[in-house]
Amino acid sequence: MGAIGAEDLMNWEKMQVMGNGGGEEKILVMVRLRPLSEKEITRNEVADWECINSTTILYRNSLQERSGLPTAYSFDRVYRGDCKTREVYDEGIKDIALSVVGGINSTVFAYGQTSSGKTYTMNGITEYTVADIYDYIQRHEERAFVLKFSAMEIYNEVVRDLLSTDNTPLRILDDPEKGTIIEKLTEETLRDWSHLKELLSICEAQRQIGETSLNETSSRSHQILRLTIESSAREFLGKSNSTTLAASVNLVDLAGSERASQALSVGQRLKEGCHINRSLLTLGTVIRKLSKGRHGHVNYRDSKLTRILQPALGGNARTAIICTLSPARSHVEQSRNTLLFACCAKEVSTNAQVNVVMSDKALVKQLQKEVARLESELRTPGPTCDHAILLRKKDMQIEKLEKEIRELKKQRDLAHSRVEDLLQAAGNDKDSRIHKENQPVYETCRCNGKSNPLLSENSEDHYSSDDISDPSQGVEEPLIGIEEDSDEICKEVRCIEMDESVQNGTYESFGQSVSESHESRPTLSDSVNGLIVEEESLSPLPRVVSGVHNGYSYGHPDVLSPGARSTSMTGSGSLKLTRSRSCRANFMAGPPDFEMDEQSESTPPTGLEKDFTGRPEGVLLRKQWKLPPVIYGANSSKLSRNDSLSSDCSSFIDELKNQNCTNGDEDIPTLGSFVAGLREMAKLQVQETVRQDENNVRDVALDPMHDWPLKFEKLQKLIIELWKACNVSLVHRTYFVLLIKDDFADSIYMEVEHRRLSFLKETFLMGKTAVQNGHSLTLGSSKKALRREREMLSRLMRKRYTGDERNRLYNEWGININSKRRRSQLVQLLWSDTENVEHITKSAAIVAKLIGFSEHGQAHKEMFGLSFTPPRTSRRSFGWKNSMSSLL
Ligand SMILES: Nc1ncnc2c1ncn2[C@@H]1O[C@H](COP(=O)(O)OP(=O)(O)OP(=O)(O)O)[C@@H](O)[C@H]1O
Repeated sequence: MGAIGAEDLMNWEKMQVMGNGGGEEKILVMVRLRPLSEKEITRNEVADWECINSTTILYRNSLQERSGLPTAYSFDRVYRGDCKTREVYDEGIKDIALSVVGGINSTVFAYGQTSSGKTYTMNGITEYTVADIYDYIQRHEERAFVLKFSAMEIYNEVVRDLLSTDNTPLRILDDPEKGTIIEKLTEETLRDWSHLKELLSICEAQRQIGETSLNETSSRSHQILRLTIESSAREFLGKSNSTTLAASVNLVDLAGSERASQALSVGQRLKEGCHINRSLLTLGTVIRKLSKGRHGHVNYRDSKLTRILQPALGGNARTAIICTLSPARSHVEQSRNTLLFACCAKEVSTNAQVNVVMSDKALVKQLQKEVARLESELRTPGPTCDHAILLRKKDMQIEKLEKEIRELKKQRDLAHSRVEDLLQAAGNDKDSRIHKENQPVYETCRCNGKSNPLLSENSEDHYSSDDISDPSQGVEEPLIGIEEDSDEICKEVRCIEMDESVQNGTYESFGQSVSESHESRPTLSDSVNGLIVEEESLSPLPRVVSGVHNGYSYGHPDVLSPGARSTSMTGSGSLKLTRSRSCRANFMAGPPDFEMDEQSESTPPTGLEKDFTGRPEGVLLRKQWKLPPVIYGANSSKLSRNDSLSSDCSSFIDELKNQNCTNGDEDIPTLGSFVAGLREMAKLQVQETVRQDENNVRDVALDPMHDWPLKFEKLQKLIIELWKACNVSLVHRTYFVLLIKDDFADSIYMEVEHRRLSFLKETFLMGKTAVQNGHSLTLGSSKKALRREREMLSRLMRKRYTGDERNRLYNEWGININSKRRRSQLVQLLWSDTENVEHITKSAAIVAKLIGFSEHGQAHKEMFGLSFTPPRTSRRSFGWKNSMSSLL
């Protein structure tokens, strides 16, 4: 009888104190070769197997060697026929079996063909295990132990209680808390070692009764002896805060595997036989499956044995398998099958945990202790704490704080721009009065649909008697769009005054004009026309540019790229502008009194363009987002009116209003909201650009206009792809395409759209949520919104196109005109091919038609304050606009 060494005890105690132990480990696989039996010797059997070292067993019979079959097999340990069971136990089994005293489940089972030595081995293992457990108990008087014993036999999928005379089969149940349990299984509390012996003899007697009744089929039943140990510290015994360790060790003597091997080799046929040992067959399958990794379903439930042993097979237990072999040549096939099983088993891992049973109070106490420990670790990170964990926590805190900082900066920037607007409004009014007295000025007045860019010597002339507020009285609101609340119907818009030097034909780069005329530095902000930021009131902006565009919150941590900086700056840099003025217009109230006259098309309204030499030809021959010359049921009368800026202005304004109003019935995103978002973003970018300029980081020698055509083409491609990737509204895409041209002056919008989308895509990729009008937006929700929008557009097909027009469209888009869902098929195709610019432009044309958006690129832009530069003297036709005019 073995005794537990002091070292072992320390290890087990450590496991208890630390509350760990076990963990993931491979099943321990040992092979035990028995000597030739008397019978075999009499039959002149030859021993063909030999253990050549402590881990390898070799098949010696070279005559019978068949190619393809291995001759050497290696395992954790192999034992020759003359070794003692004690050795087998001490060298591996003991460690696993005695894990049970540390609260870790364990299982030891013997596998092999009949008469290979399973029972011989397991008898010894059981004896040594129980003896060591008793020894351990005696050495640990400070702990109270409860030792229980049960025994069962499985034959032909019937589970019998070996401690009971009742032959009624036991049922296996799934308990939500305890897992798989065996109903009504007798569990005897052991008093002492002699009591166990007594119980074992009862088991043996029951087994023999069964054997008789089973008619020599004993080797075909599995016996499972189970010892369960519960232990708790004696001083806490019975108290509410006591903690108990509870675990079982299963000692399993399996049925002879020869039947199973037949089943494995013959397969389905054997299942039809009357002596199928389903448990052993399933055990083989489960082990094979587990040996290939824990992927997919493992069929534990296919047999009683695997159900009972499930924790031991890849679950919460430490497991050892002793495979027993007969060395006789006549059993070579069986032996090879056993070794095959052993090979699979050694690939299987289990994950044993300490099983702690705690009272609620003890649990709460332990959790409180854990919280306190973590808190103190955080406060005073000492050498004992886990630095990696601590670092992770700190990183998370930093990340959270950075996020908060970003959010606050965003809010601060918005507040700044608001204040700047207000300050500028006050300043402008004052300036304009002074300026007016001294000299006539040329102005481009943007009156948001109320007024046209015009040349005037007296800005007061722009205010009609219907104006709600007087500019001289101060505060102006930034122009947002047409569809504002009634309170905000009266909008103020910016006027840009041109410096005389520009009028006189001085064409300076922005950088030069800034450096030479510091007093007129607000010109850049003025030049963005409606995105005005008073230079004087600009505070240093954070390097993180963030804002809200169309409800999407965005931010980009980088400083603007040199390209972006120079682009936006030079976009206005072709003009030297002086202080802006503000004017007010009540474009909703009163009759529209401005004229979209031909002058605006053909003559410079500011006096600037007459001297503006224009861009190099190479730049003017820009890459275009060409729209194909297709007409989808266009209303020609409406077309001609809209296409000409010299046509009836009041109709134009009405129509524009209507676009935004009537859109509502189909839930179409309004042009106003689109423009507001775009402006807001561009404004922030311009602010950043101004700041960069103040820091003299701009390279004035570079003219970004030169490479703009190339850059436009690149950005256009990226934006189209990002629209698709971010499920951006088709209406938004259409507005963008129709309003934002390849004009260099629009470069800033291209830049900000690209940045916004890149940020959005990145947010989605990280599985994070963007914010839209205070509502969260995820990849999933954006997909849904896009689907809803397509449905809405599909409904509008009937409204906006006649039957003939629709049929023409179906034909063109390759859709069967008899198809039931042809409208939605068409809408699904829109914007689907990001590679094909013609497809994109056609898509935009159709969406524009569906939402009733008439194309007035420049006009819209100017009315909404999107233009960066004054209108050109000569309206060259290029880009989207020209083509679009033929579509609607
Ligand atoms: N290592 C060994 N050394 C000496 N004798 C052994 C050894 N292993 C087994 N034997 C003897 O071989 C015989 C068969 O052993 P055992 O009954 O343990 O086989 P088994 O695999 O349990 O068979 P079954 O599946 O039919 O129950 C027994 O007489 C046993 O004493």
